Amino acid sequence: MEHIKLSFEKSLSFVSKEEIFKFKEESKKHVTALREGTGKGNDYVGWVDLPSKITEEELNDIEATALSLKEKVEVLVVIGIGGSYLGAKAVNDALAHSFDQLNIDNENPLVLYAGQNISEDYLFELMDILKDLEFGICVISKSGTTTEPAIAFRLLKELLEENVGKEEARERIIAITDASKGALRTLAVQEGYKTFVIPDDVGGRFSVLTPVGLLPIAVAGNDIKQLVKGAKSMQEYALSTPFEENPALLYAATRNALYAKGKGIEILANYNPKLHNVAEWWKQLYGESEGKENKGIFPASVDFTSDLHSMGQYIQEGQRNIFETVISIAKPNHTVFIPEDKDNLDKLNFLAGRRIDAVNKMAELGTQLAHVDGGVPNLRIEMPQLNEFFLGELLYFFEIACGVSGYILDVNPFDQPGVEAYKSNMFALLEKPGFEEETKKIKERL
Ligand SMILES: O=P(O)(O)OC[C@H]1O[C@H](O)[C@H](O)[C@@H](O)[C@@H]1O
Repeated sequence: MEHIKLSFEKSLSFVSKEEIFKFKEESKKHVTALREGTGKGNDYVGWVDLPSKITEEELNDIEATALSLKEKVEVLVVIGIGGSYLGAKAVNDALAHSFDQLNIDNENPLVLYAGQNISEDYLFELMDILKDLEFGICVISKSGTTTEPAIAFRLLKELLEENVGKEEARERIIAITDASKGALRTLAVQEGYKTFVIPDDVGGRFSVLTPVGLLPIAVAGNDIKQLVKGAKSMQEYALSTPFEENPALLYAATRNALYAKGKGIEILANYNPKLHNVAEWWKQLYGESEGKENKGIFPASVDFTSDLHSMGQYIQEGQRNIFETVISIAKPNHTVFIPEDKDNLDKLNFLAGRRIDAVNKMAELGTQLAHVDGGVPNLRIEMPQLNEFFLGELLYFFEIACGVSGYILDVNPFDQPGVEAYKSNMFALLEKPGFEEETKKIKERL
């Protein structure tokens, strides 16, 4: 069975193999704690065996709902923020045609996103285009109380009801939320929406393989069974392979060994812009899981070669507190050859007849060597191909490595207490009822 692969050799001039392998026993212990639910944040480790727990019936139900939406709508707006949209966007963008916004493949609804910001212009322009389209809404919130999606849902629900009437709107709205708690659950019951449950023991940023990710991914026309199959394959592999060959454990160990050497920033780099939002998903996963108690690696990301012409300078010669993890796709899904040019003014005829990917791969290798020479340790994750199966592997790989890495750091990787600070300030400033004391205090600071 082919899997995604990790190589850390280009970090070995910065950390020794012994420094990485010293995490061997500890990581095995952490995997056991994750599997048995005996570590920090153990109420939220339901994602560990999720791929093998999802049943065929659950997947069929999601696919059937996706199909019925597809028959009715040209656009599905996914309303959610953080873990309630990043996974779906990561997978959908990785698998979509690069110019999907032109709706080239109109067999499937175009999936758009809202509730991930509070921009008035964004919402205005979204409603402006939706008013003339057949659209549906998939509203996602684990807590059911998050402000950004709640505001977007108010607006789009009203627009949809105006467009097609309350009865039809009911058929086009799907709610994905907690089994019993939260305002969204209450509303869904009241209005009679079709709902899916986010399991109690799966936190938002680990929820891509629940209906949170799977429904929007299926609506976009992607094969969720293959995605889950890939995740399951990595679940089996990562939970049973010895440390020495285990990509997830070696990734967790290497990044912690580098962190101990003062490398406090990890840049996730790709050479295919389709992976841009995989990096956004990864940033939430690692940033919220590890950035606490004044600890944690700061997750950053770049799209190469584009960003070699902007951030490349810093990575090559800026502060030496960074390391880089490159995601490389072995085999592109399409073939394009570089043409011969009779004038050869750009002097590129030496490349004529070669594939674009051959150039991209040499850009990757050349960059990696240059960055290592410049003092930036490199890790490399190789995906055999960009498809549902290997994306499923990649998602699970990052999740399990994140759990282990968070435990190595000795934090609770499954909470996010720091996220509340901005929310309570915002409510105090907006004079939300119940926040009178906070409002008074914050106004004194202005
Ligand atoms: O799904 P929700 O409860 O609406 O939460 C959406 C997101 O916002 C929160 O503030 C957290 O920081 C995220 O971890 C979460 O994914």
